Amino acid sequence: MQRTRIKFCGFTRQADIDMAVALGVDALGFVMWPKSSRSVDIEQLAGLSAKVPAFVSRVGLFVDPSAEWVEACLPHLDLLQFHGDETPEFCAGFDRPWIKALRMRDTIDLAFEAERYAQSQALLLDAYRPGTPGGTGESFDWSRIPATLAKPVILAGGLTPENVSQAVHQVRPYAVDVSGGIEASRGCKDASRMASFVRQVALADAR
Ligand SMILES: O=C(O)c1ccccc1N[C@@H]1O[C@H](COP(=O)(O)O)[C@@H](O)[C@H]1O
Repeated sequence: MQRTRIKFCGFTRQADIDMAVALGVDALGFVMWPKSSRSVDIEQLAGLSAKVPAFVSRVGLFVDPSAEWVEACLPHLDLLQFHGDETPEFCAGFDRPWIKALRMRDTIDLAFEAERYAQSQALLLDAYRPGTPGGTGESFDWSRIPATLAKPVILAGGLTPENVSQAVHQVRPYAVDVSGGIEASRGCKDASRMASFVRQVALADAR
């Protein structure tokens, strides 16, 4: 049996981070894509990430960034998450481990993508909505995920305390990633939904 890792994404407030850490969440995501209403600037990133304790990963989320922007954020991050059309060469060009987010459009060939992004630590699978790079709050048909893939799967897209137990039971991903499903409003987390999400993942793991 393997414990399903949990990443909560889109933090903008210290109190929400404190709660996530207390709940035992494995990774905290900071949206470094300025067009998102959940984004933080580099001063906020520095302040928030400095208080994250040991053994909790600080993940920076990027959408087709410049190399200079990633480099500027790097001192405050443990892992990079790329959500745009970044090439494998670009993703691998920084001194950090990284994961590649893939949106589940009808034509996607996951075996091919797993080979293409072989240097990634994992593939994050998200719902596809044309013109939006992610964070839509929408889920996709989990049965489209092959039972075996060359890279660990991080399941994302429309996960909530209400559906995550079924998602974990069905997909058995390496990790789950959630943003909107644990929010009270855009960028502000809901403490009871965070706690409920963590509980539901643990229950699914024990099933
Ligand atoms: O959250 C954002 O604003 C965002 C913007 C651009 C790309 C990805 C974004 N979020 C990530 O999308 C998935 C799914 O989010 P949700 O749970 O459906 O709201 C997740 O990895 C977020 O971190």
